[in-house]
Amino acid sequence: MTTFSEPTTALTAPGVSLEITSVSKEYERGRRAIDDLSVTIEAGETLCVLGPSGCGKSTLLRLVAGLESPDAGEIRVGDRLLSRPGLLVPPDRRGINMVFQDYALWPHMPVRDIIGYGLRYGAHRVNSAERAARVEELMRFLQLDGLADRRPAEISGGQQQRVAIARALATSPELLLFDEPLSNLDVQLRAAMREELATLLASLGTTTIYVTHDVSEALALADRILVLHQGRIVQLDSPQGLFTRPRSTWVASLAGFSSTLTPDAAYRDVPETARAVIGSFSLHGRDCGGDASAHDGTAAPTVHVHADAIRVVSAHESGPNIVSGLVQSSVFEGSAYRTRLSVAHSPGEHAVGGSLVFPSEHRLDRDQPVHVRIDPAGVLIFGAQDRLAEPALRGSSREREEGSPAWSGWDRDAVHR
Ligand SMILES: Nc1ncnc2c1ncn2[C@@H]1O[C@H](COP(=O)(O)OP(=O)(O)OP(=O)(O)O)[C@@H](O)[C@H]1O
Repeated sequence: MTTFSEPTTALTAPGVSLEITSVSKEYERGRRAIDDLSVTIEAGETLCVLGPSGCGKSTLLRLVAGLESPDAGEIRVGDRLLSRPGLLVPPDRRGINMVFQDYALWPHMPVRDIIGYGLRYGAHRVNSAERAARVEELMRFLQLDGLADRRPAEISGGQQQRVAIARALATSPELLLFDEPLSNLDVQLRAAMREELATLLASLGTTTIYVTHDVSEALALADRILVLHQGRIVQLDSPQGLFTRPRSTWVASLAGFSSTLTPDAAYRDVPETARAVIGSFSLHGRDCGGDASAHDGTAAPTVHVHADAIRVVSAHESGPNIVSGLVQSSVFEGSAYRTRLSVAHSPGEHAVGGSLVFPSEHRLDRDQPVHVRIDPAGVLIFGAQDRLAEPALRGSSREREEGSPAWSGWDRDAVHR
């Protein structure tokens, strides 16, 4: 991995705060790409904007960059007003630079000229000696030494990405914008560049907005994550908060809690925990609130489970958070078999409650009954009722006799990797 040297103060301008207030943008009448969005990004903060294709991520960046003007609302950097309907400070006067998805490197230009381009013209123009010194400093900082005379086609994907970043840094922007800069890289390089970028952004201290649809990228890079859905904020939280307090089943899925079970009922337990009942099984997990209907239109209780919290156990194991089901598929994925289990009401019965997807060490045969233990820290329960509503309170259950499982401190960091 590339290790970046400490940047000199000349490399970066001190970060500034960015204030977006009630901004809306519609391209087609009646369809808002950004809908009444407000957020303040603190000086030096990295905000990742996460969401599926078409949710408005690029539009938000383009509004901040000054490539689009808002239909309503205001955008301020520090104490400067940059955008409002009828006022648009041009992109090159904003102190903002952007790194694009395809890097947009000019193919005919050597790396040195690409990096120094912004220092040749306009507000940031400097003489050729200063420009050369600046380019050299940036190339050293971004580990591009020796590549000054190469053209983009003669350097690797990761190096191209660093050239794009060097060009964005050349004019000492107060605010850096990244639009899915890793999406064109292969999986391995992508993981390596993610680490590089995390180190780089931490060392620069520039205020940054980073757009991605990849949750692991957002988790690795963000101070806070803004989850966008149809142009609106559905959650604005720390990476940890996205895991422990997802505000909707939709965010839970986005955060990697991708297996869904539909329990017969769910009850709130001791503070912050809940218990879902699926046939004769009982699952403890985090109480994510009663309002599962906020974004997905259903108020029925729903359980979301993270793949890393599921372990195959022997049929003799018993206790809470053990569920059994029948294997639907088990497909080799390189390091493990991606296995799908339909959850049965009780061993031997067919699926009623949904399915669990998890990595298993061995290939499991289709229709084979399998028992799994699910760590409660990897279980999110939406739509739980008050415990007083629980009919079993009037009787007894195996679960009650055995008590709640201890929260094992399941390694949520595992999902960052
Ligand atoms: N120039 C345009 N004219 C008309 N509609 C547009 C234009 N640009 C974007 N849109 C629409 O606005 C919405 C938001 O688009 P945007 O590109 O911001 O989404 P995104 O989240 O960046 O998507 P992706 O991840 O696929 O790049 C989409 O419905 C898109 O079709």
